[in-house]
Amino acid sequence: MAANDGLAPWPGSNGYGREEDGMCHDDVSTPVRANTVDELHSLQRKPVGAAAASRVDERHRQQLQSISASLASLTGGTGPKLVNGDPERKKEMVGKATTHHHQHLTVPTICVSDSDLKFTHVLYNLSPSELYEHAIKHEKGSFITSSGALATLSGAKTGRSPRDKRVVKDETTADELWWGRGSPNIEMDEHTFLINRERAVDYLISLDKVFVNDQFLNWDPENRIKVRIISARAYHSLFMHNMCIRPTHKELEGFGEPDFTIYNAGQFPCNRYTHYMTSSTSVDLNLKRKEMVILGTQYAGEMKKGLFSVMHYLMPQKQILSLHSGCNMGKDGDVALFFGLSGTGKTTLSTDRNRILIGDDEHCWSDNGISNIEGGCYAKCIDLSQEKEPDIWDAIKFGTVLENVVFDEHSREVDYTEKSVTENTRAAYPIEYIANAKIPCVGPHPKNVILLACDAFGVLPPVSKLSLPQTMYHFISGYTALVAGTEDGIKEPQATFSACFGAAFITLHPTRYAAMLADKMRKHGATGWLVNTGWIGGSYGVGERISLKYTRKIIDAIHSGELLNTTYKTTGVFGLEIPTEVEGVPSELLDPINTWEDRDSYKMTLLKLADLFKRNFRVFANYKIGGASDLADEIAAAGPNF
Ligand SMILES: Nc1ncnc2c1ncn2[C@@H]1O[C@H](COP(=O)(O)OP(=O)(O)OP(=O)(O)O)[C@@H](O)[C@H]1O
Ligand SMILES: O=C([O-])CC(=O)C(=O)O
Ligand SMILES: [Ca+2]
Ligand SMILES: [Mn+2]
Repeated sequence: MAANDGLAPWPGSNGYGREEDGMCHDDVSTPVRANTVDELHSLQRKPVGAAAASRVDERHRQQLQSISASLASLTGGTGPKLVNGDPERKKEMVGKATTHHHQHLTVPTICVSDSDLKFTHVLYNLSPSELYEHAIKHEKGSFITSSGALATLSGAKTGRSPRDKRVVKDETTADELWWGRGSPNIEMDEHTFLINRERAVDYLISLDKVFVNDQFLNWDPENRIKVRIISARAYHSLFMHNMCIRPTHKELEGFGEPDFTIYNAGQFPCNRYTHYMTSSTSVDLNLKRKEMVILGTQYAGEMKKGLFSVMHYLMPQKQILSLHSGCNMGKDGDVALFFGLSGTGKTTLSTDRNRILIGDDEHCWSDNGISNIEGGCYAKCIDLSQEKEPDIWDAIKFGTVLENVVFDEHSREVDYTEKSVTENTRAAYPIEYIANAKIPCVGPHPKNVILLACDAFGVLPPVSKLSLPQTMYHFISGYTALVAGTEDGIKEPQATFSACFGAAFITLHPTRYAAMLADKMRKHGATGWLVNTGWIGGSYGVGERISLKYTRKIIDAIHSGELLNTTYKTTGVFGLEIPTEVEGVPSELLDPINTWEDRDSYKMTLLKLADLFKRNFRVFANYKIGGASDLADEIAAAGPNF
């Protein structure tokens, strides 16, 4: 066969491999320096030098010791035998000189049970690439989508389980925490906590391998905490890798002992014969032991929000306010907070092309300003579109965890409109995946405090300017209304009131947070706003959700200061100040009464909602907000009047 036979060279070949003699040679490059396939494979991974290796060995030994202590049985006293590294790579390593990847930790113990005899492999702070491989190899339902994200399933639970979340009531927490009606803190005793802890620990060390993440929370260096997450799934490890702050190599070397530890045994149920248990799920917080145990739910949001509860306890002790809010900053340094219950727009509206993102969900407000608690964002994906939410769309790439989405089996193209697994589809990505994120995620004191409500009754105005007492009233109320159920047919909106826009996560009485917010807003001259991202032109079923385009225009006008200097009128019942004009928004939309065809029905619905507000606020009416009783009276008077 001649070289100039007119045929194109084979793909990947330059044609030079073909020689005049008509013989076909594989190639002409130098052969690989390996005699066996195993040797060839070992060339792929960069070896650690001998000096570095002994340093690494020593560090690994210390880490294993610390992790073994974390996983210690409280009845047995000593921790499990641990090995660093992937159990599957152990075989490859045998016979190799560099065995430091498999540093052992043998706890000196007299073996009394079979579990004392075995080793558990520890996969410590793995990279996203490594976690992808573990997930794809070992976790059913893990796939790489066409944009590179890791699609995964969270199992039977696709949202949090607030009714199964318990907090240990002991000498300190009994007086300090908010207990009783309306409180998210369902009590359990220390003994029951320890039973569940033992169950989780026994489950985890019975496995061949566990994942351990050592990371930080809070970008304010003076007030950050060290967290350790021990879990059984690569999905959970990658989720927390994305959501917590990722330590640098140097920070990890000096990490030491964690301030708080999560034992996530989510695949394993709790024992329903255990006192207090009402289902097979239990999420247990022990503030004294600084530990959280998860049994019977694999929904990763439990870990993120569990740690948020911890911050809601720790930060107020230092006069720092913890907030369920998004936060962004303009080019001139003007900071805005976005409060709101789930699905009202914190993530969507804080992620803004024209502004710098500080964080989408959890923040601290200290005397130094604002700091994000997390290192990542957790965006809702239902009906996500590239056109409407380009920055979130672009963040869904390699490294991002995509929970419970549906995709094309072949192309792996995600269909974001699909709700067949759940409506609560989510993407968790590191905050750097948003192009204009502020790193470190801190900013000055806020200028605007935006309260978001998705009002499916359609009676709250798209935007109102609030007085300080009104801001406090609406902050304590924490209102939103969603539509229950996804079946066809008209459904009644369901009003939800959740104190501080996050009653599921606060640990102290709501008025404690409200008092701090009032102080800080007054001190720093922040303006409060109420923005309805829900229905206009009628309630759910008649009207429609206000377009994101208009909401963004409203938010732009708040940021720019345009809305501070415009004309206002006051609405009846709620007494809200509403602007008569906002650039880019049809003026008739600004007063809901204009958009309802049936005015009587509008008035009836308005009164119905006002009544729900009133009834919800009764519980708080007798509380003095931060000692300032004048403010307490003003706040109580800032609600609806009818
Ligand atoms: N006018 C609007 N304003 C804001 N969001 C809108 C609007 N219309 C539709 N949406 C949709 O509503 C959802 C808002 O969800 P988002 O993720 O921002 O909630 P969140 O407040 O961050 O909740 P969570 O605390 O659960 O994360 C998004 O899916 C967004 O596309
Ligand atoms: O915590 C979650 O699962 C999602 C979330 O952000 C919220 O509900 O506020
Ligand atoms: Ca969010
Ligand atoms: Mn949230």
